[in-house]
Amino acid sequence: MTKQTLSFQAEVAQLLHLVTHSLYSNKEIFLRELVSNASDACDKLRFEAINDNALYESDTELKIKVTFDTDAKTLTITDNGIGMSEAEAVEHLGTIAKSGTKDFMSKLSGDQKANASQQGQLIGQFGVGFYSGFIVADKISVESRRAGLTPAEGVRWVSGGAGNFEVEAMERAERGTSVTLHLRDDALEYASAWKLKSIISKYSDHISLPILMEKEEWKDGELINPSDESGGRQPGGMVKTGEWETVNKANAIWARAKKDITADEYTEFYKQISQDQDAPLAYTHNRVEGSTEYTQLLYIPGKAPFDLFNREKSAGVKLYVKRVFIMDDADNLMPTYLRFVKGVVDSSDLPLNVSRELLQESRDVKAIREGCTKRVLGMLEDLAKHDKLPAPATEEATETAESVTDVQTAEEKAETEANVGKYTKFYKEFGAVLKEGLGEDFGNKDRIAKLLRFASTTSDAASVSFADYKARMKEGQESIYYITADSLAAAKNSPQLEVFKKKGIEVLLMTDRVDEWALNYLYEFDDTPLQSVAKGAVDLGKLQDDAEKKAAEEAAETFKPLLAKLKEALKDKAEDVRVTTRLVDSPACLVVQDHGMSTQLARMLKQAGQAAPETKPVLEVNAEHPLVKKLEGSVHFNDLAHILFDQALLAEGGLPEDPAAYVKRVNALLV
Ligand SMILES: Nc1ncnc2c1ncn2[C@@H]1O[C@H](COP(=O)(O)OP(=O)(O)OP(=O)(O)O)[C@@H](O)[C@H]1O
Repeated sequence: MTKQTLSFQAEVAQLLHLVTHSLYSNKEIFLRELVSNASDACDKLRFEAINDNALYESDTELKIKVTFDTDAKTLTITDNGIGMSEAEAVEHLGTIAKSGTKDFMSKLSGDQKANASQQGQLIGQFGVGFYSGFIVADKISVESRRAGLTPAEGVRWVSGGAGNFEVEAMERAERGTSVTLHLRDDALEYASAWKLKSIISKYSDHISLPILMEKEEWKDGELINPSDESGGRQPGGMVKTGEWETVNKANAIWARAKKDITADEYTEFYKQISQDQDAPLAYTHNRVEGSTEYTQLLYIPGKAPFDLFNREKSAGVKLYVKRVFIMDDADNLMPTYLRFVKGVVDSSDLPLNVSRELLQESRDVKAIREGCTKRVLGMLEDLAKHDKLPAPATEEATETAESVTDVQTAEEKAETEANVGKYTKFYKEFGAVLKEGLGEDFGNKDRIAKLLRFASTTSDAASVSFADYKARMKEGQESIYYITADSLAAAKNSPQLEVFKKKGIEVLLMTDRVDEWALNYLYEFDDTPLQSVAKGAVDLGKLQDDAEKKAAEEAAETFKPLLAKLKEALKDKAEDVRVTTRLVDSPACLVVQDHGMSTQLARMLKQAGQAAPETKPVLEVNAEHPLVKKLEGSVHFNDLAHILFDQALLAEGGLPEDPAAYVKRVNALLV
């Protein structure tokens, strides 16, 4: 086969441009990426060999070798893993196939042109894998042969990292891949055993395969005058001995005892599997014994990935069976609403040849998922509990005999302090996704509900829990009131809140897109019903005094003829028209029937091109408002009625069905 020169896919070229233009302040991560690819390649071989042992040829000891040549200015990472055929080399090293990666690329170059540091962060989240080699190399050559192919079917791939790469067939006796980096002049420091060892132990200790380097030992320089021992020598140096040594711990971190693992090691492992540059917010590491046995090491990241809201995206949990890597992003090990969790599950019970289909049906997997879900929720409860420092004991309390506070050691105190604010941070990043759990995980609905936080009429920050709300409920208040809206401003200024404000009743303000849907699954919290202030007739129950109730009934009675006329005029727009007690300053508002879909959700669905049921809202009018009073006997009754309706729609963020007609009507009244 002759040599072919091919162009990189446009996205790769773009990515390479970013990589080579100094996005990385942390150059050394290239080694982590290449070692990780080598380790993945060995995992893949081990996995494929479960069904075809011949793939091992006669070489069953999987390993990674790191070598360098100071004279040639090269660094080579070699593995005896699955290797690549020529077609695979062209495809895997010349294009970006993963859809997540494409999203990422469009984000980098999309409308919101990220600045350099944001780009750095994005790249950090995503990891540039193989291409990170170009951070330190101005040329990379890859030689590979796929397991199972003949030595004549090897491939050589070479690129200078600009627009093109070359591929040609080559003879390669050994299976697997060698990646040779031709180091840039400013990266020659990586051709040093000491430097490489220190990077490997920092990033790759947990790689369960041995990483081998050639041993070096000190050798004195030659005698300047061979007949005179005391006559001085040439300078000495380290020389390679030809023996190999393992330079990483080669021990899966999750299989080690917790007490032997430092916080730094946990963090490093997280960075490795998540491609996040920052430390995780929290982690949990447990060995679960019982009818299903497994080890879990699960992390909650500190920042949401750019594609958090892609529900199709699999969770970031890797599945191992007895330390053998089975698959990345295994579905079914985590519910979708916890898709942000990263980590590893290592099962002792699943068969090694488990397939994605089998995972769906396995009872062990179901037990693992339930166990992992409980652990993560437990971790979140713990973060929530320690989000704020415990309030100092009040004077009153200190006087009573019961006011005993735990005595904390300095370490415990430091830990408590370190946890402050973590839940708030978590919630800001992942709260909206957690809410999906209300609809998805019926068994844990109550635990999830306790973890939710909202803004309210007393707090703009999403910091109010249902429990906080309940503790502040007014005497006689029977429901937890909430409103859903497109934005905090729209929620806060909604006319539907007027009577609640007047009476000093707190209302939760829900502005996440998912709220309306999620709350369909939560009718009550701790036996107190949840009530949307924009649904059904407002019933303040005991919060309304007798005089108010009487006035409302009387108004409804006197207004009957007017309501009938309004109903007739608006029969195409409104399901019903009634007098309300929920308004104070506004003339009218729209509500939906008790179990109807809110107008806001219907609007959202339509915008997203989805079918929304065509339900008409109920128009509620404020009998005390001058505009409503003016209706009676007005010659413009019909126009006023439509204006009243359209304004109510505008007030909640909607648009009149026929905006031009609305403008025309208003103008007619203005002149
Ligand atoms: N040492 C190797 N042996 C076999 N195949 C490899 C090796 N290195 C890279 N590849 C192939 O090239 C592909 C691209 O590698 P790259 O590191 O860019 O992405 P990735 O490893 O798939 O994803 P990421 O690094 O983002 O997790 C890999 O998916 C793999 O198929």
